[in-house]
Amino acid sequence: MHSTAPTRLGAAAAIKLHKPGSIEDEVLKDAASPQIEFRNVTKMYGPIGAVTDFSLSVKQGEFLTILGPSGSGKTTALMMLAGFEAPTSGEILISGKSVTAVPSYGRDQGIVFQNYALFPHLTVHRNLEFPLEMRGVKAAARASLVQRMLKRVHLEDFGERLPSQLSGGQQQRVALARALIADPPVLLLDEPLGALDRNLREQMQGEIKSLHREFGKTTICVTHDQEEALTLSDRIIVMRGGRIEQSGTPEELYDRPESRFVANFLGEANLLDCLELDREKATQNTVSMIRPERVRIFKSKPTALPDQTQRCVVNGTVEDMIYAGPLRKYQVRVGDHLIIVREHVASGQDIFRPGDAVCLDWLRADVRLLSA
Ligand SMILES: Nc1ncnc2c1ncn2[C@@H]1O[C@H](COP(=O)(O)OP(=O)(O)OP(=O)(O)O)[C@@H](O)[C@H]1O
Repeated sequence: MHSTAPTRLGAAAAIKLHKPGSIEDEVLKDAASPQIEFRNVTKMYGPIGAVTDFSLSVKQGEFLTILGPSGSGKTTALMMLAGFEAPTSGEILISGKSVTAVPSYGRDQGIVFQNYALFPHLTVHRNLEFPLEMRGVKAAARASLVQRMLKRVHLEDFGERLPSQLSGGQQQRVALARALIADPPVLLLDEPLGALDRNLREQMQGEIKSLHREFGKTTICVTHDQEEALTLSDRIIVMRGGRIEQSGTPEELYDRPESRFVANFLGEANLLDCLELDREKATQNTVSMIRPERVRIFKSKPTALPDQTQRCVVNGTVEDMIYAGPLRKYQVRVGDHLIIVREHVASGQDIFRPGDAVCLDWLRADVRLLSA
């Protein structure tokens, strides 16, 4: 989801003819260097390493999500970037300059928290004016910017309400508007949709995506919600025990997880003790994984498939079947394994019930070998 919106560097980046060593060269060099950098950052709370030797570069305009289970260090990493926590060691740079010793208010970032953090005693209009006032924007300009921003988040008729007179989704739209209104180069989102119900979360994901496309802000989002991470991000880092377990695009992490931990954390995974099922691939330190949607289910062994030799075929017994809207999900017992199969519901398909004998098959190429 790289932004195509004009950025601060957009005009300069478009210049084609320029002298080497000119100002344009410097600007182009800046555009290529990371906007945010963590260099070997560690945060200790007493003996606890909340974040350990954390290094990360984020490009201008990138939407990066930090994903991980509770206690993995996501919030600590974000709080250090926001300037609310100081690293025990290492360095944090924004636009090439160290901000490790710069307090939060000096970092020019828009921040959105899960619990909105709007000023409860100020109207929506005043909430949006606040960051502009802090930056010395004149009253007339403030009023027009607030109006424009309220319109952008579809709340133009809500300016005089207090936050408590808005729904959760509306409050979060105000929080996003407030974070963006002063045009900070960096946007930090801490579980921004965590307090919303499922439908509203999906709607707001769309809203965040479109704001990111439009404003092109370098965005760091913290979440433990894998769906949110997959939907919103250009890149995801998965954290485990204060360290980065794997980093990549949503597709890379989903299709090519490197460890059991990442495979389990992003989507559903069948982890097979492949010594039985795929002998030639597995070793003692690996486990093989196949995603449920890559497994097919049949009444009996399919015959004469053109790619038969590239397939792994096993017999099993259905233990459970769940309808999940457009999907049907089976749990199939194969020896010691319970294999999950997910298929899109289509007309004319066989439907299997608990106790039915079935045959499963998958392409060997779809099996991933993971570190155990
Ligand atoms: N102020 C603190 N004092 C002591 N330990 C802390 C403090 N803040 C965080 N920790 C510890 O640091 C580790 C990482 O916490 P952190 O809040 O960054 O994790 P998280 O991944 O954001 O978790 P969650 O999703 O639950 O918010 C945890 O073990 C936590 O208990």
